[in-house]
Amino acid sequence: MSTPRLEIKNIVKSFGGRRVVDDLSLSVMPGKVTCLLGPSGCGKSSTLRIIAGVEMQDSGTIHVDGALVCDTVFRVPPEARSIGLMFQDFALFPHLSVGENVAFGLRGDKGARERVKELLQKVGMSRYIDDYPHQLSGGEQQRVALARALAPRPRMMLMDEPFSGLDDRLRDDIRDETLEVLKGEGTAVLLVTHEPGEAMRMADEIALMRDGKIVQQGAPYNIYNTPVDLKAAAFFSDINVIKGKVEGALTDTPFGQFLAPGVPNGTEVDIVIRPQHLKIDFDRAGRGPNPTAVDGTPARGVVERARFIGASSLITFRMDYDGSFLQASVPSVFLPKPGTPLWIMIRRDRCFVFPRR
Ligand SMILES: Nc1ncnc2c1ncn2[C@@H]1O[C@H](COP(=O)(O)OP(=O)(O)OP(=O)(O)O)[C@@H](O)[C@H]1O
Repeated sequence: MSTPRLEIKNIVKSFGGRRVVDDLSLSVMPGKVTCLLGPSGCGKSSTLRIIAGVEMQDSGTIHVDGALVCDTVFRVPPEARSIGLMFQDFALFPHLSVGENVAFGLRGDKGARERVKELLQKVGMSRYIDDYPHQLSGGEQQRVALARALAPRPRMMLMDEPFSGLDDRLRDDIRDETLEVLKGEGTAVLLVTHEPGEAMRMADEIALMRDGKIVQQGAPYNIYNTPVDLKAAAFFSDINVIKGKVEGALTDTPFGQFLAPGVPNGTEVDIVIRPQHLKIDFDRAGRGPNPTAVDGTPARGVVERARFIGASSLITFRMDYDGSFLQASVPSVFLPKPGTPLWIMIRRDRCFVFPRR
């Protein structure tokens, strides 16, 4: 097992008696992009500021490449941590040209000129080398800021919502380009975002954060497909929740029985399924399809509304069994009329059963 590029252990930080970072441990491996993902106010930026050295933790340690960078006694100053920073309000120096901005952190090092050229080429900004920041668009400034941060070959990059100032289409392009440049440089990255889509797109590993703690960590595929609880599932998409109560490791619902292994009798559970995993079938003179082991028993619902939203259609059902609403999403165009009865099944391999909190 190689040494993590960054390893933070048991970091605690309180403001005014409130624990904003609560015993947080995390490591980032060389060449990997880890996303710290969580809702606004969960402590992501505070964690990043502590790693950068601009904020001091109350307790806990930070190591870079196995060497202690900071504990509560010893502290390497921010500028000596070999950490590149890219924050939301990245400001280029207005009085310096693009080339001079990128060269800024190199302080006239040997080979600085070549390094500036190499990086500007990587970010597609070579021909702007003599321009000034005010002559550039937001996306172009962002590219220069990336080149500037990478110029001194930092051991790792900390990025805090770096793309949030850009409009949607441009943002997707810049994210992809940035990722390519970072991967090309082999830099380890810790990126803070509150957008699941951004984390899924950028990350090798996602650390899902809530109330100052990491609640789940893993590859995007695993985080999405095996959420640790209902909130973790709901952070990535709309969800449907079907309520049940466990008896003998099983839960009876209008959709048939669900396994709830290891859950004590009498426990109330939430069965969670994403809209794209509901199965829809047609009404056959008041009857639905036959029950199966994989999909359980069908339950009837009536279309409340259906909307086409681009790559898919969203259908809301009012369920016969209790009048509650379920939402299904299907690829392409499927727009049944309001009032149409249809049958819904719940794929057992795609639902999650969580004890209710
Ligand atoms: N210097 C400070 N003094 C007092 N409270 C602070 C300070 N810095 C952060 N906080 C509080 O700590 C909490 C976490 O803030 P932080 O910026 O780390 O969260 P975040 O997850 O990055 O959220 P956002 O995405 O909105 O920036 C917030 O409630 C914030 O008000």
